[in-house]
Amino acid sequence: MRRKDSPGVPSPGAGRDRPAGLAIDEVTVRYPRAKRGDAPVTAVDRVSAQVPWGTVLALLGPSGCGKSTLLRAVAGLEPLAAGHIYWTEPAAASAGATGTAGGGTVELSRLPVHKRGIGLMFQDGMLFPHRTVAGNIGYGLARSGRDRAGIRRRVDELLDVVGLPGMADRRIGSLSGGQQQRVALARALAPSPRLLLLDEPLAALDAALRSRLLVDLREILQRERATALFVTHDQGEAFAIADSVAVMCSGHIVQTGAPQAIWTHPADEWVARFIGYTSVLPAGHGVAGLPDGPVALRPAALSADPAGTVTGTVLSARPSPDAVRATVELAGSSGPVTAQALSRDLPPRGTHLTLRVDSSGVAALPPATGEG
Ligand SMILES: Nc1ncnc2c1ncn2[C@@H]1O[C@H](COP(=O)(O)OP(=O)(O)OP(=O)(O)O)[C@@H](O)[C@H]1O
Repeated sequence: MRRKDSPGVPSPGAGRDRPAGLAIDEVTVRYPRAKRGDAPVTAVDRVSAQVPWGTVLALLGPSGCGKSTLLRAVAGLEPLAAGHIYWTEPAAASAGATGTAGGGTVELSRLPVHKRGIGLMFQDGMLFPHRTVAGNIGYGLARSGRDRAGIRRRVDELLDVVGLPGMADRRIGSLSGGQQQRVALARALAPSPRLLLLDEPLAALDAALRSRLLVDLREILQRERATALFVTHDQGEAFAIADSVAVMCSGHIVQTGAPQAIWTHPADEWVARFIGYTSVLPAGHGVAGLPDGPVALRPAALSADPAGTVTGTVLSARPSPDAVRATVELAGSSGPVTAQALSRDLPPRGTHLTLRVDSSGVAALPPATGEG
């Protein structure tokens, strides 16, 4: 059974002093039944989370877990069945310093979409194809009270920020996918929103471009001191971009923490496997060199090495981009594990391997894991 609460995430009560930033408080979102006889879908179930001012929280989870629904609810695009969403301004005096002290609080969930002060960026950019780059970025500024020259100055400033200087007059159709996403980011940042909501903004790009843009995006968000909610199903993206990560499963947040803390201490076997651990051994596994209780292992936790202390028998082997990966039955352990061979040759089934333990690929799991 998955837990229904959000460990480590305090639930702010109404009227309390809150730290500056976003507070999602016990939010539930339901979709009506698609046809008679169907049950309504509870896409987000009593979720609480906080995004401190000036930080990025990644909502990480598999397809259908409810992360886009939660983001849309914060934007005001889905009504709440229960719960509240608050925004607390940093206190003016300390805003330039740390941004952690709370100023005035507004209940975002009582405001219409256009009054929430939110910038949105989606996977496909949703740019206006018939407008220029400047026309797209300046679109949301028309109501800001700036004159034409002021709008153009802000557009040029943002083009510098997103690494597209001098491209104001280009047509959208003449830009690459990565450039279009930079324009979409500039458009979302243009009105200086209090909160940025990014829904898989890099998902449509190829892997090489995605990793380049990811680094740029992280730098831009830090430089702009943006407070942002970043939705992704990709653990590499979440860990690279976010100050903290909330792992979602079936409408619930099942673990929240700094990327490193989630990486080294996944809350349970499901989280461990979702973030890239490939094997789990239960308590009593008896493998020398590993902690006694249940453990999660990355392939790099066990590498073929004649000087190693663990032995096993190869069941199958496959090449991977980093190394040959072998499924190995370890002597005395219950269940096969994925290990990595350091040579490029595929070891045949039945090969006896000696393996070395690399503790940086090992995470101890809570005691109940793997029992029953
Ligand atoms: N408009 C809708 N009507 C009914 N059910 C919906 C609607 N939108 C989403 N759902 C359901 O709500 C659940 C959560 O969907 P959501 O899109 O939030 O998930 P997600 O984690 O963002 O997935 P993905 O990564 O695939 O976008 C799913 O079961 C989905 O089928």
